[in-house]
Amino acid sequence: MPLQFELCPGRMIGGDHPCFIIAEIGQNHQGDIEIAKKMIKMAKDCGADCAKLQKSELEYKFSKRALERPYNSKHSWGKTYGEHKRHLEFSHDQYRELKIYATEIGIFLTASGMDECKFRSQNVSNVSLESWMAPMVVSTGMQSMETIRRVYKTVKEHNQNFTLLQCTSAYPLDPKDVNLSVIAEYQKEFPDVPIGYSGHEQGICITVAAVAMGAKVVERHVTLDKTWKGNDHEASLQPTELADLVRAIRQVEVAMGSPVKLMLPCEKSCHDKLGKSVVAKVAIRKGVALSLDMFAVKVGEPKGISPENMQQLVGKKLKVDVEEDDSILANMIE
Ligand SMILES: CC(=O)N[C@H](C=O)[C@@H](O)[C@H](O)[C@H](O)COP(=O)(O)O
Ligand SMILES: C=C(OP(=O)(O)O)C(=O)O
Repeated sequence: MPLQFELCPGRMIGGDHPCFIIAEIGQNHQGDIEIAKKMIKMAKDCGADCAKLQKSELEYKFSKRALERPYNSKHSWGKTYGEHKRHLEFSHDQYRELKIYATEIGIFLTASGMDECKFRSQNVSNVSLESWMAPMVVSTGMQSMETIRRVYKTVKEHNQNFTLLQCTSAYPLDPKDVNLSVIAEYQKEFPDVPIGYSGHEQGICITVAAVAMGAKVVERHVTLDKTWKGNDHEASLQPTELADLVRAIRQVEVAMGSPVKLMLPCEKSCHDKLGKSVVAKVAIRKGVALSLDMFAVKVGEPKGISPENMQQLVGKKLKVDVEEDDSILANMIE
């Protein structure tokens, strides 16, 4: 029942392993392999774990009529959706070239689709595709909880090694539709599966928050220029943002720390300077039985008895006279 597994060779995800950060190039390469290479390099330079593309065999993914429908968007690369998608689709040879390039520079490269290890939101409900699955990432945009329960159950029967990503498929995504709370629901419902987040919002803070909630994989679209033509650029991170995201995630991971609450060694100097202790509220003569109304809690010099132990002083007597505001020290008690 792994809550962790090896997603890519030598890279475990889940458990206490660092969040796996996917820089989704998607189709932001504009159909240009040189731009795709620049983006893979950018993902590497910014510290992402993996660069990602989208691979479709268009005739399998779309019906003829869907490919023929007009695509009159400002983001269109052709008159029909088919022309548009063909412009953005790399050939198998180009994929090989990109894979070699990514290996040379030392970053994992993957692609979502029918034939790779990320199952995009669109395909999630088509559970008949699951039987061959290698370790994989399942994104859950455009789906209901009922569908995700079914997907979880079906995939689990064949494959223990998958992660579910909360995702809302809108570009750019309005924060009110992000629903990070679904991450917590997935963690409750699917406790034996690492949960992650695939975000289409602008900026980095929501994705960082997802990591604080325990996301073990995050995916964000990246771009070299947010103003370029294409549906996803506006919802993508430019290089400085991706680098900031990676840095922020790594910092948050360190900061999640330990659930054990205690005063840490690093707090000692602050405690020495500002920690409060018991002082005399009034002058107290030696031999007088102590009562709570004789005490105040202040930053005293020297530091005296801890306020937590004040109650135990009641009824005891001092061996010495103290003046108002003097610290009450353990060695003064009879
Ligand atoms: C659901 C899904 O596949 N979403 C992908 C991943 O997030 C997107 O990158 C789409 O491919 C993109 O938004 C489509 O844009 P157009 O329709 O202009 O090619
Ligand atoms: C559509 C994709 O991702 P998501 O469903 O996570 O947005 C994809 O990876 O191709």
